[in-house]
Amino acid sequence: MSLSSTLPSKVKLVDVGPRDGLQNEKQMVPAAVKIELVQRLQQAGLKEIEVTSFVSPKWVPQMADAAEVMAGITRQPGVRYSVLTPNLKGFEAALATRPDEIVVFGAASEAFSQRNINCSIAESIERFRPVVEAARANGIYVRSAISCAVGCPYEGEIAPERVEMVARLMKGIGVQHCGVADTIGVGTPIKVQRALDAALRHFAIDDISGHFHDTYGQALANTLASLQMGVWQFDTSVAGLGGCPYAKGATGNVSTEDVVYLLHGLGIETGIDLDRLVDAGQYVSDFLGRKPNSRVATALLNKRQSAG
Ligand SMILES: CC(C)(COP(=O)([O-])OP(=O)([O-])OC[C@H]1O[C@@H](n2cnc3c(N)ncnc32)[C@H](O)[C@@H]1OP(=O)([O-])[O-])[C@@H](O)C(=O)NCCC(=O)NCCSC(=O)C[C@@](C)(O)CC(=O)[O-]
Repeated sequence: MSLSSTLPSKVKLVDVGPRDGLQNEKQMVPAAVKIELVQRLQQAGLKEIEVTSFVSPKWVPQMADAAEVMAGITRQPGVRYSVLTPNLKGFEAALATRPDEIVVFGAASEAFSQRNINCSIAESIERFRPVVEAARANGIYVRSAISCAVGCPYEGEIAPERVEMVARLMKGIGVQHCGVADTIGVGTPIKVQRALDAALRHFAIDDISGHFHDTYGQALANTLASLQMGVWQFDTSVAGLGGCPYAKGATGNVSTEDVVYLLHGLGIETGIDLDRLVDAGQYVSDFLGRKPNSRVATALLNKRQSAG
């Protein structure tokens, strides 16, 4: 049996560049640049964009302009805009900006939960409970992210049972979608498949996504391993931007450009125009004063340059 006959025929990518990608940048990125990035991503064909997060500006100063960014984007029909909300305060501020989706973000590691959101896993679930209720009462779809699903910067390797437990708790409070996140990019295909399997005990395959950082260069292999399980939704970040302020040493998310190239090469539909995506990545990379962190973007930009 050929590989392609066993894979999903289409894939949805959520570009998390404006949020996960930029949250860790030291230099403040003006709201106008974030808004333009969202615009370019939707012009490239992205159908879901994680725009920003409504978190404490003392914890993540780069996201302090969340409301301004949400107010500034030009919404396109068929595109969904999501935001992170760690608690009711964040949700209430987000609600006024009309997100299509919110993300509650927990962790499979106690130590990471404490460092990232200042509470235990059990406390985080109790914080999320009223957020999920309020979101669903307002017709807003609720995604979750389970950070450190294979490894943690403070606790080391994480057992799939931890992922299973957090997925069960998330499901129990009414979360609709489970994002399995390799926050520090230590996963390899079998470990990632085990983490996904653990989440699949509580969420259907259509309600699961993979979120892979590329610290050890494994993210594309992990994406392929997930596709082989039938997972068809992934978070990716244009130009490979990213890194979590509470996961030191972890590099960016897998670049959207690299994943799109992989998917198109496998004959999988994404609806994304790779050339326009590369332009979007170059736009934000120029602002940040560096080259895109994407092998595919680099190759295509070099090709353009040599073609004159
Ligand atoms: C969760 C909290 C707020 C708890 O932080 P806390 O200090 O425990 O919260 P608190 O309730 O005690 O409030 C303390 C202060 O923060 C304010 N505050 C409280 N909540 C908010 C809010 N929502 N928006 C704005 N302000 C807020 C609150 O009003 C108060 O202000 P003060 O009276 O001192 O002036 C904090 O820990 C926080 O903001 N953490 C966010 C950390 C973060 O954003 N991390 C990155 C995102 S996760 C990630 O990147 C991983 C992911 C999702 O991509 C997947 C992966 O790869 O793993």
